[in-house]
Amino acid sequence: MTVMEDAAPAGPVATASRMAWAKVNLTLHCTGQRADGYHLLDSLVVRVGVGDALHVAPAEILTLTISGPRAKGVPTDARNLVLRAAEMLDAGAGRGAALHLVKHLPAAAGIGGGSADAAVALELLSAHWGVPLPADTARLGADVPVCLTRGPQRMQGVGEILTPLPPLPACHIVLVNPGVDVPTPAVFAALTDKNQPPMPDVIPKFANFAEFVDFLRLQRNDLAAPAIARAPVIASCLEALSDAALARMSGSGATCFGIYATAKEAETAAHRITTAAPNWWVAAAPILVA
Ligand SMILES: C[C@@](CO)(OP(=O)(O)O)[C@H](O)COP(=O)(O)OP(=O)(O)OC[C@H]1O[C@@H](n2ccc(N)nc2=O)[C@H](O)[C@@H]1O
Ligand SMILES: Nc1ncnc2c1ncn2[C@@H]1O[C@H](COP(=O)(O)OP(=O)(O)O)[C@@H](O)[C@H]1O
Repeated sequence: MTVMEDAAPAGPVATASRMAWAKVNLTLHCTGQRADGYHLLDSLVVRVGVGDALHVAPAEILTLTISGPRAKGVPTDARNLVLRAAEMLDAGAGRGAALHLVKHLPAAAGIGGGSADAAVALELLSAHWGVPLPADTARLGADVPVCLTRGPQRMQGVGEILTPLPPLPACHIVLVNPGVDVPTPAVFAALTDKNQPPMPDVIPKFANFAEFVDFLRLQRNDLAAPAIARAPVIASCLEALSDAALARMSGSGATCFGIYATAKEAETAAHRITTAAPNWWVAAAPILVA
């Protein structure tokens, strides 16, 4: 299922709308830890064609409403990353806007839903209010800088060092989330070896799907083992994706992904998994390869 642009809600007419595409860590190597506890990462990050939608309309005061199939449990108050992004951009000036978020992505799932929402809030409100984007968007969350980009990126540091990668071969992904909560800080804390090898210095340009998958097979997600220890159902998600060219966990979990060469293979796998596990969240989408 590729989520198409959602219609704006009843109420003020939206003047701008944007999709907040999910992010997927195709690799996630933990290469060290800073004195403040944050972990140094080396990750190949892509965006995929399934996401939330954010609408903005003119208003005197700043408000946020939320709807959509995954709205339940997402905070509507100042904890919401959309409002935190708006407040960061507004910097106390008291500007208004009516924001409406349509949630399709599961929260706290390792696919950066909140971070992607924050990034599109920054982009939409920067245009709406005519103010520049702030420099230090990582203050909103380590994944926010990468969510301000679109094509494949190598993400290093704690998330703030981004190197755009050449276009990837066309490929499709199936995301599977079993509905368990695996908080990011707890998964990092349970990682015993925090000094693991990075990806190769140079990430090659891949001539075709097979070359790309061969490269990914040699990489890792270092958070998978601690996440599976906390939530063994993650291993069942990976098992469900065993017909993929490659199946791994994204971020700190619990969402797992499988990579497929064609949209048809991905749709077929997504249908099979949904039938077998109707309570899991499952989505098939293209990887945004450029
Ligand atoms: C692990 C990653 C990989 O892309 O993805 P998710 O699993 O969250 O999707 C990210 O680094 C998460 O980014 P994000 O969720 O924005 O992180 P933040 O809000 O800044 O931090 C949440 C918590 O994660 C831990 N954290 C996060 C980033 C990092 N480089 N080192 C860390 O140790 C810290 O315990 C921090 O308190
Ligand atoms: N707009 C939002 N959408 C989802 N979660 C949000 C949002 N704003 C704040 N949160 C909170 O942020 C946390 C991380 O959410 P999210 O970015 O979706 O996950 P992850 O960091 O695993 O990729 C959740 O615990 C959630 O309560």
